[in-house]
Amino acid sequence: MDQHLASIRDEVFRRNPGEAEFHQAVTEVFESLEAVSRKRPEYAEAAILQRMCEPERQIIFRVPWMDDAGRVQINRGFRVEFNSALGPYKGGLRFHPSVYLGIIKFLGFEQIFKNSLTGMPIGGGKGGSDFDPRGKSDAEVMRFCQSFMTELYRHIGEYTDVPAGDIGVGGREIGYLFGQYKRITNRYESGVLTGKGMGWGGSLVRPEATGYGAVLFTQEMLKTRGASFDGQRVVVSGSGNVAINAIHKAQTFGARVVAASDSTGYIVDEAGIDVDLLRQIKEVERGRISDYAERRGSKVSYVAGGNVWDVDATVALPCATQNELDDVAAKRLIEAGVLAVAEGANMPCTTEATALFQEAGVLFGPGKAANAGGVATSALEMQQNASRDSWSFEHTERRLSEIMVGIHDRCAATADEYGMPGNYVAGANIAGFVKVADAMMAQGLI
Ligand SMILES: NC(=O)C1=CN([C@@H]2O[C@H](COP(=O)(O)OP(=O)(O)OC[C@H]3O[C@@H](n4cnc5c(N)ncnc54)[C@H](O)[C@@H]3O)[C@@H](O)[C@H]2O)C=CC1
Ligand SMILES: O=C(O)CCC(=O)C(=O)O
Repeated sequence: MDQHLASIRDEVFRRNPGEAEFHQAVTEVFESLEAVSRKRPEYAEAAILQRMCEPERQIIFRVPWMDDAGRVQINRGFRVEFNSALGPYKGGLRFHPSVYLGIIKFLGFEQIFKNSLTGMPIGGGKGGSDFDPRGKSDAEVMRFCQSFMTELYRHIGEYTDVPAGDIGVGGREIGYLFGQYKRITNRYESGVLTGKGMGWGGSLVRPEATGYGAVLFTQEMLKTRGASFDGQRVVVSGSGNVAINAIHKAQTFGARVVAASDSTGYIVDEAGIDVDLLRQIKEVERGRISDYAERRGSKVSYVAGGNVWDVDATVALPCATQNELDDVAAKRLIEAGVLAVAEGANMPCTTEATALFQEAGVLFGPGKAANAGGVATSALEMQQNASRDSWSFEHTERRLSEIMVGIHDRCAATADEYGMPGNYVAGANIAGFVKVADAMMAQGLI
């Protein structure tokens, strides 16, 4: 990175101390932008990058709620409205004990470029809480969501800010949040949240979209080497929404998905993961991945506390959480002959791991591009809500597929244009950035 970019980055670090994940996300984008700075000096003149790194608005609030034993509990809620140059702020809510401002800011920052890449009219934002839904009853989750929305409602809206799910926030939570929004505002404003249930404004394919999209993106990368998913040995990390749907789609493309994980360990099923059983355990029973091994019997091994990246793969799909795949894991996967890695999760590969994959010539799809199918389908849900319409599964999936092919091609073409062929990281960062930068230039000093 040149001196000008490095000095802006250092200032971002200084202004946002202790936010390691945000620093990492900013650095990864800046590392792609040297060529853009040379080609478009007007961005520096207008301090576009400095403005992009400063959220338009950051909201932090108290979330008091009562547990089933009648004890008062307090959590912290966040919504970071990062950039609205392209449309209303759009991005998920994460409920996980690790959540703090630095995580929400890294996610919100990534979302600006990801949403830009989708080609849909959506800005970037993210939110969440340090609330841990694990082990809580439905009633506790409902009371938490109602309290969270009792503050959040005043900041969001169909034309303002449209939250959705992320880690720890799925259909159940979106239902409770939507119910409380409607109750407080007395408005049936379908477009205020996405990821809604099918009977009340949700879109078919939205639950599957992030995982399906990651596989569709990977398929496009594989095609550039004359390969496909057919016959690949795939390892997926996580076993939540993104992971399960990535497993399903990879299998329909002929891959054998042999491993998946959760925060307690991983399973290896050489016959190929039974995705219906995994879905039942994880989405219906809210159980552990070890339950899968117990039910499948001796053919399946479970490694408690292990690292799923110890399992050989020709295609690796990290779909759990940030910085879960480090340099040691990357070296191991490269030695084992991995052909492609695509980030279903947000920033799951450390900076060092990403560099190793790229140096080794592994096809590498960064999260901003590879997992953009979720938010893109959220934008399709907003379209359906706005037109009081409801599309078929086939139509919506075709739109998703077109969007993912479009993102792949835009990243590849941009990487070529800027002299970095095959570098999807640079292609995604530059293509995402330029569109937002041009909109900001056109909209004056905002
Ligand atoms: N849900 C969506 O539409 C989108 C999600 N993402 C990203 O995908 C990732 C997964 O999100 P979801 O599947 O929605 O969440 P989820 O809550 O459905 O599942 C998260 C999964 O990750 C696992 N996990 C969490 N921490 C872990 C750790 N330290 N080690 C191993 N496994 C761990 C959990 O056990 C769970 O299986 C996140 O990075 C999220 O930001 C990205 C784009 C859209
Ligand atoms: O669908 C959305 O708005 C949220 C998706 C999301 O949080 C993400 O892309 O990381």
